[in-house]
Amino acid sequence: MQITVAHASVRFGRRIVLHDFSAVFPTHRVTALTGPSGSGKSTLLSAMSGFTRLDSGRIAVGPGLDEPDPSLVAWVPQGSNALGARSARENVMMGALSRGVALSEAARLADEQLRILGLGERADTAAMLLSGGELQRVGFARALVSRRPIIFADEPSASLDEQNTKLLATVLHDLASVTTIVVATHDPLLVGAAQHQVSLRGRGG
Ligand SMILES: Nc1ncnc2c1ncn2[C@@H]1O[C@H](COP(=O)(O)OP(=O)(O)OP(=O)(O)O)[C@@H](O)[C@H]1O
Repeated sequence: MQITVAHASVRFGRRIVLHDFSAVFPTHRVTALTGPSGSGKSTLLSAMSGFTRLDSGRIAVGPGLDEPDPSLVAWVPQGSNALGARSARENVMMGALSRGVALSEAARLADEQLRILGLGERADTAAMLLSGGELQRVGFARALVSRRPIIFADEPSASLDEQNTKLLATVLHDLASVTTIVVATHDPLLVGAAQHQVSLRGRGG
């Protein structure tokens, strides 16, 4: 689902975070959303998911050029919000269960997605025993089985070392054609893995 941002402005009190900012986030691509700290990356993701209101401009989603809708978006958490005592499979299943899939089908989808992301052997392992990189992939797997048309990941490499960031870059590259993915990141490895880049300049977009 393509997201088109046209002349978007957001201010918090007197602080202008986005000013007359326009960009396209193409469908079925990984887009790296880059820009200095405080340039408004998280604010833009929030606006594109319908949580933050624009002061002016417009965001249009999908072929119908609809308003942003939070139900279209799966968020990959920064670090992890996995339930530690639950297995990787159970954590991923939650993404499928959230759209009303039956328990057995959710387990099948979770196993399939874990396998695709190289975690087939870890499906039964409690999340608290997984590494940072594995947990990050669990987060992506859960977002993917939710089958929402848009995935947003805000600084997904923040808590990862270089080796796990490389893994994540590989995962992102392989996910490219599945859905529309936007990754807010400073990380050159993740920027390199994306097929498209949108940059915020800072001090007002
Ligand atoms: N709800 C809010 N109320 C007031 N100010 C806000 C709010 N949300 C964000 N800001 C401010 O807007 C600016 C942009 O923040 P944002 O988190 O979007 O930037 P970012 O590019 O994601 O930064 P980082 O890379 O450091 O995460 C910051 O100065 C921040 O303090």
